[in-house]
Amino acid sequence: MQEKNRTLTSNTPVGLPYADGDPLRRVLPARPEPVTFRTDDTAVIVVDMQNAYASLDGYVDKAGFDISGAQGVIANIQRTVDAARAAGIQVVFLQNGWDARYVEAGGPGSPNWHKSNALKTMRARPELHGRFLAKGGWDYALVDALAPQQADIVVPKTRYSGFFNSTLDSTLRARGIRNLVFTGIATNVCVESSIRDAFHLEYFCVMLEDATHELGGPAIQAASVYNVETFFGWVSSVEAFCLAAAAGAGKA
Ligand SMILES: C/C(=C/NC(N)=O)C(=O)O
Repeated sequence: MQEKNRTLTSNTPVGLPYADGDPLRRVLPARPEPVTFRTDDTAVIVVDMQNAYASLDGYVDKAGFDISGAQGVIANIQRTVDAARAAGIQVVFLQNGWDARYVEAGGPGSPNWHKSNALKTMRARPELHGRFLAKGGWDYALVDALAPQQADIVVPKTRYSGFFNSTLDSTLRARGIRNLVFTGIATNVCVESSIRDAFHLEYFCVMLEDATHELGGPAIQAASVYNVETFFGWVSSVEAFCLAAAAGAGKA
C-alpha cells in the first residue's frame, strides 16, 4: 500500500462479528488488517488452474505470455487446499472454458469473441482451432497436481468472473459461505474479476498473493494486489493461511 495510506491500516481484526471463544473462529494475518473467519463459513476458491493457464503448451503459453511462475503457484495452492481440507474448509475449483463448438464463447456479437486471446490465437493460427479451452480437452482440464478430491466442488464458467452466468453464488450461499480465500491464475484477470464481483455480492475476500500469478508482468501483479488490499478485500500469504486454518479457537 502507498505510504500515504498507512494510517488506514490497523492490527484490529475485521470481519463478521464472531464470538471470541467460538471454536471455529480463526484470525488470518492480512493487509491492511487481520481478518476473522470461521472454518465452516469459508471457502478456498482455486481460479482456473487448468493446463491452459499453468502448463507449457497450454493456451497462455502458446499465446506468448510468461508462465514461468506457474509451477511455484501450483505448489503453493497444493499447500493451501491441503490445509483447507484438513481444517474442514470448503474447496471450490473454478474451470474456465466453452463447449467444443465454442457456442458459449459467443460469436462476433460478443466482446469476448474479440478480446479472448484464446479465440484470437486460434483464429490467427487455424491449425490450433479447437485446441484451447474446449470442454473435454487437455487444455481445459485442471492440472494433474490439483486434482479435486471428493468433498471439493468444481464450478464451470464461461467468462472471466467466476460469478457471471455460473452456479458459484448459489453454491456458496446454500452452504452459508461468507468468506472467500482466493488463489489461482490470473491475478489481474479472472482472480481480480471474481474478487470484484464477490465484493459486490457481500463476500469478505482474501487473496493469497503467493498463490496467484499474473498475465502481464510483476507490475501487473503489484497493481492487482494494491487493488484488492485497498478497495476490494485483504491480501495474505499461503503460510499465514495454513497456520491460521490449523490454529485453535480464536488464535491465528
Ligand atoms: C486472459 C485470460 C485469463 N484467464 C484467467 N483465468 O485469468 C483468458 O481466459 O483468456
